[in-house]
Amino acid sequence: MATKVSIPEFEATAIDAIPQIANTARGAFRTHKTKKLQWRQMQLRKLYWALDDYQPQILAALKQDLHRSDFESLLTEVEWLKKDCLFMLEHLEKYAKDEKLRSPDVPFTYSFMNFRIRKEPLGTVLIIGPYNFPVQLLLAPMIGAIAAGCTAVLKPSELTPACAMVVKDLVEKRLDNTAISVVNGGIPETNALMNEKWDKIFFTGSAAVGTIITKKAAETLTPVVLELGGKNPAFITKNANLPLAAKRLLWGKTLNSGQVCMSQNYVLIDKDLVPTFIECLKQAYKDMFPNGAKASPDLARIVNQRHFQRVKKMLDDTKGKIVMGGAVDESENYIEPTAVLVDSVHDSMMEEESFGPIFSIYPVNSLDEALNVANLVHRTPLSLFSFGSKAENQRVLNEMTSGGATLNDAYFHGSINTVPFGGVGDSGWGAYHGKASFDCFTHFRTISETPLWAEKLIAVRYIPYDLSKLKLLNRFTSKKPNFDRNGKVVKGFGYWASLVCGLGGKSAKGDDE
Ligand SMILES: NC(=O)C1=CN([C@@H]2O[C@H](COP(=O)(O)OP(=O)(O)OC[C@H]3O[C@@H](n4cnc5c(N)ncnc54)[C@H](O)[C@@H]3O)[C@@H](O)[C@H]2O)C=CC1
Ligand SMILES: CC1=C(/C=C/C(C)=C/C=C/C(C)=C/C=C/C=C(C)/C=C/C=C(C)/C=C/C=C(\C)C(=O)O)C(C)(C)CCC1
Repeated sequence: MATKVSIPEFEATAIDAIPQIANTARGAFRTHKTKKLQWRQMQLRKLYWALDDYQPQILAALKQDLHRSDFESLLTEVEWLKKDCLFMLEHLEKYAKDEKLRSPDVPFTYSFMNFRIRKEPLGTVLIIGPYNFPVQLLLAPMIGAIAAGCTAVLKPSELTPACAMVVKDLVEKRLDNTAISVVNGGIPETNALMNEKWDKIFFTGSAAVGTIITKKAAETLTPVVLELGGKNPAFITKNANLPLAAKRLLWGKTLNSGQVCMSQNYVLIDKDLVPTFIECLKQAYKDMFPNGAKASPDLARIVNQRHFQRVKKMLDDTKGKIVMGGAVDESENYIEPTAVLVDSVHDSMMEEESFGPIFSIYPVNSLDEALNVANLVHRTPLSLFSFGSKAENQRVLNEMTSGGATLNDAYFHGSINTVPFGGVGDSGWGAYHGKASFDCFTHFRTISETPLWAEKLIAVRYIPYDLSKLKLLNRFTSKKPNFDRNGKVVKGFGYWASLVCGLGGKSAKGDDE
């Protein structure tokens, strides 16, 4: 792990080179080579070994950019992506195969038309990444794009410059550069990329920039996947295991120093539990950081001064009481894992997205109140967490939506890479991971094939029309409802007899029949 590596200084891609980069990727798609399963498999295999070989550079870059521990970098980036490659390679043939459409999707009477779904790559896609998991959140969508047979241009975050340079080197040296390339830079380079025509844009980042990207994409009707943030609530009721809830939620705010878009922003807790919960949090903190968080070699730092100041401002502006942590050190962008007890939804700790190691605790009188507050703060967060009885957890799921949810833990729904992950409403559009990554870059093209011999059978459609023939056709192709005009399900002998005889149930018959 301690291999010495040298990472080149960050260098932005020349703006005037960007149209040609996009053009090359579009040209590669037009050769149709990326549609071949063999090309996709080869790229994924090469990526797997590239990740293995570049592990020292990736770990060093993450240390340089985010002060990340090797443990976290391996768990959430290198090993994560290698698993992604293997999972996709294992299932790719199955995903890419034409899907035959049968009854009930295609009525039996049309079965001779060989309805099927062909999985077509969308084309040339742009993938824009954020800074918090700078390798994973760029290459995981790329794995989906390659698997689907697309060509792609990647734009890493300029806030993690070492990672951006390592990813560029890896892609350029190990993958097919006519089809996959990396543009480095910030706003001007992203704007130049946005001036090109893409078949899909996959954006991970803030809602503000997501809005800019979506507006620009709308000009050319380019579909966009948005993986955005959210103000994610955690619910704790009297039926929760408090020590476990505290420990697991603290984990959610220590991984990558809480720079995790799906981690909790605030905890809604039964007011009687507050003192014990705070004690449990303090105990969990002591267990994780016996010498204090700052001395821990495992805690990442905030990515830069700007984000340090943003998180610090939330603490400076709060009217609440710091009940755990609270220390900051600007010289190393350090913010201690911090919990703040608040009493207003208008507190800075409730209104801003933390995206750091800090969160608030908001006491409530009941689960009713907790659900009201959560729906008021953010109706469609990226995730939510519920620590209660089975019935209470179910109620939280029923009465509040979110991109994903974890019961009795912090973001476990997003901690395995094979199940769909994405937001809802203003926390994101679209999903990826596992099969969803393949689907995300695939056009599901329905194809039917009318046999020449069937001409007589289907001649009913031609002018001049004949209503009696339509009635006959309907008898073969239309189903009768199993419900009456009051919405009541009609079962029993009368219903089945009506179906068999093709006359329709008495109570379900239409007026005009
Ligand atoms: N849902 C998800 O999977 C994730 C969401 N996020 C969200 O991302 C945010 C933090 O990430 P950041 O890197 O700060 O996001 P950001 O939105 O500032 O930047 C994301 C990307 O957009 C580019 N960009 C920035 N400003 C731009 C502009 N004006 N025009 C065009 N491009 C621009 C950046 O170069 C970067 O590549 C948080 O809000 C977090 O919740 C972060 C990680 C995962
Ligand atoms: C191995 C055996 C067993 C099972 C052991 C188990 C189940 C171990 C569990 C380990 C845990 C808790 C691992 C935690 C992993 C966390 C991960 C990978 C977190 C990832 C976070 C990411 C990628 C964050 C992304 C952030 C994003 C997208 C964002 O900002 O939005 C048995 C069953 C015990 C049997 C023996 C063997």
